[in-house]
Amino acid sequence: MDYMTKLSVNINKIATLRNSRGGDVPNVVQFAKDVQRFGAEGVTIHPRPDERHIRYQDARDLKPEVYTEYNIEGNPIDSFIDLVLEVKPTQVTLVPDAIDAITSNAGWDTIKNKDFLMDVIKEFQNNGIRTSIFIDPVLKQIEGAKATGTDRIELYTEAFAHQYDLGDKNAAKPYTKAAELANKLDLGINAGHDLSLENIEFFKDNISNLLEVSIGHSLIAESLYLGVENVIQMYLHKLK
Ligand SMILES: CC(=O)[C@@H](O)[C@H](O)COP(=O)(O)O
Ligand SMILES: NCC(=O)COP(=O)(O)O
Repeated sequence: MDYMTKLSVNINKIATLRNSRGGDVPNVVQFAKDVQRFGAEGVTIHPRPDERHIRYQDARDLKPEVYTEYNIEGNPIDSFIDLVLEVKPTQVTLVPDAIDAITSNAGWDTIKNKDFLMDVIKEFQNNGIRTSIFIDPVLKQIEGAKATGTDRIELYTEAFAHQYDLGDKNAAKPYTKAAELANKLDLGINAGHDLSLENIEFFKDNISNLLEVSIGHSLIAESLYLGVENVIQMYLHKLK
């Protein structure tokens, strides 16, 4: 049976915009409330150690307002683990980010990091937090993920998005195979990175039991493009 795929909106970019001017515009908590009101089924944040967009305090402030699925992503360094255990989101997604990465650019080596991942995952699960780990669509990494005890994996979709954009009809193939194995191993499947209005339908159609996608960068850019005409008309009207 195929499951519904939940849309979790990553609001990092809203914090980036806010931080560029100081102050509190746009307000990330209000934005999270609004995307849920508009139908989003989850809110994702990815606090980075330099807090250049979402800050640790935002993660706390969002907690009482996210009544859908609250997903916190990040590299499980000590301060991140403490934050997640304090906030207790619905789900934590572990991502092996380098400290200075502009954005996430690789999945876990689940074989090399098995013991570390097992320990961290157990701690989150013991605290009632569902776990997911960010991985490339590589079969031995999916098997490795299963061995860590994680509830879910998040397929890193940057390569798919790039190939699809180039017109590659096989762009989803490694992901389809990865999902088949994950389903066989009873691992839940999430996906994210560079998913967009252009590529999301094709991706979903090729993945069996895709439980959740988290989308930020394109969704915010698309919202700007789709909203700008309306806002310019509103300004022109006020300036008449
Ligand atoms: C894991 C992942 O793909 C996303 O969380 C993405 O990395 C967003 O993070 P940035 O907003 O910092 O690019
Ligand atoms: N987990 C992926 C995510 O939250 C958003 O990634 P992107 O859409 O900003 O590339």
